[in-house]
Amino acid sequence: MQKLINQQQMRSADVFTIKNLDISSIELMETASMAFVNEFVQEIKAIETPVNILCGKGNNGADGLAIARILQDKGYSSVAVYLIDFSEKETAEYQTNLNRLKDLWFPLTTVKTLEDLKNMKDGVIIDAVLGSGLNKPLSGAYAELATFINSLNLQVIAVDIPTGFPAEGVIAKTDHFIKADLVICFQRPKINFFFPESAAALNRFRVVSIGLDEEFIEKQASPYQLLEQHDIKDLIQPRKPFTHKGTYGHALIIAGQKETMGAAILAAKGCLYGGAGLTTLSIPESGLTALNTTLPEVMYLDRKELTSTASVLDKFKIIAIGPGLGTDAAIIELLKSLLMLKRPLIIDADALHLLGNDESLMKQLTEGSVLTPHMKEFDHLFGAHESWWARLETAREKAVELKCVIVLKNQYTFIIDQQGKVRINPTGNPAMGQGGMGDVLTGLIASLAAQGYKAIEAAYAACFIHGTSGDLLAVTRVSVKASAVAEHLPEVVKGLTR
Ligand SMILES: NC(=O)C1=CN([C@@H]2O[C@H](COP(=O)(O)OP(=O)(O)OC[C@H]3O[C@@H](n4cnc5c(N)ncnc54)[C@H](O)[C@@H]3O)[C@@H](O)[C@H]2O)[C@@H](O)CC1
Ligand SMILES: Nc1ncnc2c1ncn2[C@@H]1O[C@H](COP(=O)(O)OP(=O)(O)O)[C@@H](O)[C@H]1O
Repeated sequence: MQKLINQQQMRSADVFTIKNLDISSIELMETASMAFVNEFVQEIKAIETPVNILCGKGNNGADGLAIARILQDKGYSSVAVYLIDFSEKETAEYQTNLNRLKDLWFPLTTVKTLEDLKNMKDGVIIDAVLGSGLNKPLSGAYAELATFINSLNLQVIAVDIPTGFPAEGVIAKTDHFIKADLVICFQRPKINFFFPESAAALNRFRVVSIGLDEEFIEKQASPYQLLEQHDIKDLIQPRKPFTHKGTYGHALIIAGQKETMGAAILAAKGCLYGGAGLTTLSIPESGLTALNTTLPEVMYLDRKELTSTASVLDKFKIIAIGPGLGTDAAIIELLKSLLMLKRPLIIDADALHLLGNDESLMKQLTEGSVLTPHMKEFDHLFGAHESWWARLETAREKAVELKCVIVLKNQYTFIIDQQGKVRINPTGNPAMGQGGMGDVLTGLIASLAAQGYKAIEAAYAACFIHGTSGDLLAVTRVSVKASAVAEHLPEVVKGLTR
């Protein structure tokens, strides 16, 4: 896992690295600019492409000046630099890099008004106007510059962060940004890149190492960690000789009603293909033929059995409830009786809806339960939120208060543990935006929990594996269906097993 740190911590990492490696700030900047260019040349391969570099007077602009020099050195034949001269203050690094360019007789245009940009050639724009030093939203000339650049519809590649975009904290709907197609970002992604609001400021980002001290970064106090493939490889245990279905646990999934029997079957499919030793599905009897036809390996448990005697449920290592379940009175009673068992549950979809309707039910959750809301379900549970930043803050508080794992689903799913620590899942893609996808995820979490993984491990590993399955399928498809994601799970898990 990679620790994600805020910009203040990033500046401390800067200072620490400079001292520790006994280098100067300008040398670190040269490394950063070189790292940017190495990535840039992968993106813009034609060296005759006109490259317009917009530089502010802080260190982001100083990077832009170094990048201009390095690009010219690499043979880019049409590099032009625009010095955005909207404020007095400039950094020493900016001055140094500007002098280095002047020594090369580089073509420089000072921009006092937008008029000064009229000779800019069509091509690519490198945005080095303002970086992570942003301390307030863009206004005045900067906001006008952003509107103007966005209106050109040219490809924009931002240095470290799009101008105007806050690295952390609430992204206001009124904020102005220079919209980047690509951000080439230094050392760590900004926390705000993982929120849906970031789509207004960037399409994609890539992270390049600039040689900051990794040990120092990893020691910083931060609740945010980005999951990496090796975390899952370290976690997933290979199957050992002489193990059998009993070794891999028995999961019960309570799901489905007449109109949404498919949700139940998809959840069972996620569980089965996720490798649980045994999967039992409790659905209305009307779904039995469909179940036996589609998933003959999965067993059936009559709904009435669930509330007959508590011991009926003893054999199940984990119980998941919710996909396509419905919310009628009988279901409310069923949920109440399960909560009274005082055992951890995996709670999704309609079962989440019922918890949101009745706070007293939420209070009965047992420690170690897993809640898997998407945004709407989350806001129904915990109240409406104006921003994803605020939503994630609430999720952290609630996970601690309820002693539960919260899986807040989106393109980047946030998995929050009982201490309020956030793991961010980088896998998955928009091709997965189809009904039933969350049902498969719930089944997979249940599957991993049945196999003996802790609630938090089951939750984050399931998100990573589920997204990876979708990613592999999306290589050749514009959309992927939930059942395909489920069917692909054994292959993905095999690939993630050492
Ligand atoms: N460790 C790192 O991340 C490194 C970062 N470097 C670069 O340094 C950048 C940060 O440099 P700085 O701290 O100089 O910050 P900026 O280059 O973002 O500029 C900050 C200046 O802009 C002003 N400002 C802030 N918000 C404004 C607004 N809304 N309107 C008008 N003016 C505003 C500030 O008062 C300050 O004078 C990074 O983004 C990156 O490009 C690299 O050069 C070296 C290593
Ligand atoms: N753009 C996307 N990128 C990554 N994952 C996605 C994307 N769209 C959907 N998903 C994943 O698909 C699942 C959707 O869950 P959910 O909204 O509960 O679906 P449903 O209720 O239809 O089963 C989540 O795990 C989510 O992370």
